[in-house]
Amino acid sequence: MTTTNRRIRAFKRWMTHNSIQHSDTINILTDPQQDNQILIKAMHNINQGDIIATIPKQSCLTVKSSSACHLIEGFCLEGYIALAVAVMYEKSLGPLSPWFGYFQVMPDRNDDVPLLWSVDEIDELLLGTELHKTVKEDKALVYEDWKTCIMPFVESAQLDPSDFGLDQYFAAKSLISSRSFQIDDYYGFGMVPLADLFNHKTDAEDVHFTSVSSHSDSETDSSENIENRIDDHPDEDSLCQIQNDPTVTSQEGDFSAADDTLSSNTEILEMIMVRDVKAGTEVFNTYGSMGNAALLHRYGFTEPDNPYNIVNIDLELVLQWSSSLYSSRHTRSRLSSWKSLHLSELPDQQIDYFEISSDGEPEVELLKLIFIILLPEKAYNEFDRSKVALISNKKGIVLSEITETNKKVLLTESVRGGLLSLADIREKCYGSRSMEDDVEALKDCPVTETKLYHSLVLRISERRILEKLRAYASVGSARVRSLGVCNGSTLRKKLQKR
Ligand SMILES: C[S@@+](CC[C@H](N)C(=O)[O-])C[C@H]1O[C@@H](n2cnc3c(N)ncnc32)[C@H](O)[C@@H]1O
Repeated sequence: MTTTNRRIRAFKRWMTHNSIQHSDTINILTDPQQDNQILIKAMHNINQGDIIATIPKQSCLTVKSSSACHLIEGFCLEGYIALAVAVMYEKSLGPLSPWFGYFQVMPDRNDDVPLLWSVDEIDELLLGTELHKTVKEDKALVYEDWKTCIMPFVESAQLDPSDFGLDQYFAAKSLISSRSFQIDDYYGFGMVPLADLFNHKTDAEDVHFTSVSSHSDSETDSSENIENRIDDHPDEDSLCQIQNDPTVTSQEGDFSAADDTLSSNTEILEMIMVRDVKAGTEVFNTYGSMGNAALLHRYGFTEPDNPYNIVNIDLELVLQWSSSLYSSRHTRSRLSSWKSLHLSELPDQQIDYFEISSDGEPEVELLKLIFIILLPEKAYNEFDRSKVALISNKKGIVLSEITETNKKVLLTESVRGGLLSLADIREKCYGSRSMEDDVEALKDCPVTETKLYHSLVLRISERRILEKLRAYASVGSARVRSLGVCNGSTLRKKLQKR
């Protein structure tokens, strides 16, 4: 028996001891193709609506359930930092920790998460990508947290500093980023045994993770969606649903010994099938609708053909491009006109970058900024006074009336040229290796070379978007010419009709 299989058996014994149950329609297996990563497979056909697992909340490793809770809360640690301390603390207890059996299947760290890559690896593999600067900033912030929060905590609590070193902190952060869930208001974020063994598939999950709670103040049943991660993106899709519905606990699942435990304890998490799955296939969860940069950032992997990919063009880069064509006075005044236009429309939104969607469409604000930068002096002065800009042949448009739906009217010859230049400048951020070099390198790269493999997928997916941006800019030309714009008011009506 391999070490991993032995560890899985130990984990299964630990689950039984902690009343974590799963139906015999699923099993925990390893994937020899993927460096013995763990996955969940259907052993029999499973039907939509089947409850395949139940997990008592107190079996989850959270700040509240950890034996270091009083120390952590007494020192007012919160969020990521608090959970990282709980994880490091329990790990330091070895076999004395109630989660020792769980640690048998939880890796010590997730080396695929870029936070754990060396600076040289980040510079080499992520150059030019959306993650390059972000991950370097993350590393500095995590170090700062360790120095200003963890070290004083360890000293004050008189814990062994060797259990809470910088390396252990980075390791805990990588696990929290790639495996933690939002449980509920009481338990907060935490590590959820068994639920964290399901791999991700974008927009094609088989299972939903549901929390059945008795902490509700309300007499009536209610349900709401909550997050699976503890990061600062609360508006993203959730993995986890809360159902304050005690009747769910009495539903008949496939658990032979489950009934007593389930009826006496409403503090449980459930995994419910949301589609039928055939015997022999992997059962997937979803970690949310994320592009490859976000997936690699938090979880350390990417997906081919991910529909949520994006690439950004920084405002700074647009200003560099403008300064290469015009005086810095020109750039400053055009920027300020664009900002006042933008702020009058969206006063609370500061824009530092512009998103290019997976199909190569730039957001309207980028088109407006390029348009304003490129306005000839006379037209610009007119625009500055009247807020009506002339596109061609003295036909006017009101920039504040241009939205995502009618933005193509801004694709004049010069704006298209601007977009092409920006695509070229953004492309240069990837360094001397061409897109073809990246594609060839990916062909030769085994999936098990995870850092290289996923960074190549990310680079290629971003560069494909830049290719599409170029196509968007070029296709726009015929469209704009054929608009044959008339006078300003007629044009505005046309725009409103779309
Ligand atoms: C919550 S764990 C899932 C269980 C994990 N396979 C294990 O061995 O413990 C999340 C990690 O699994 C891996 N993973 C999940 N979905 C994946 C996918 N679609 N492709 C590649 N790796 C994936 C990544 O390493 C990710 O950080």
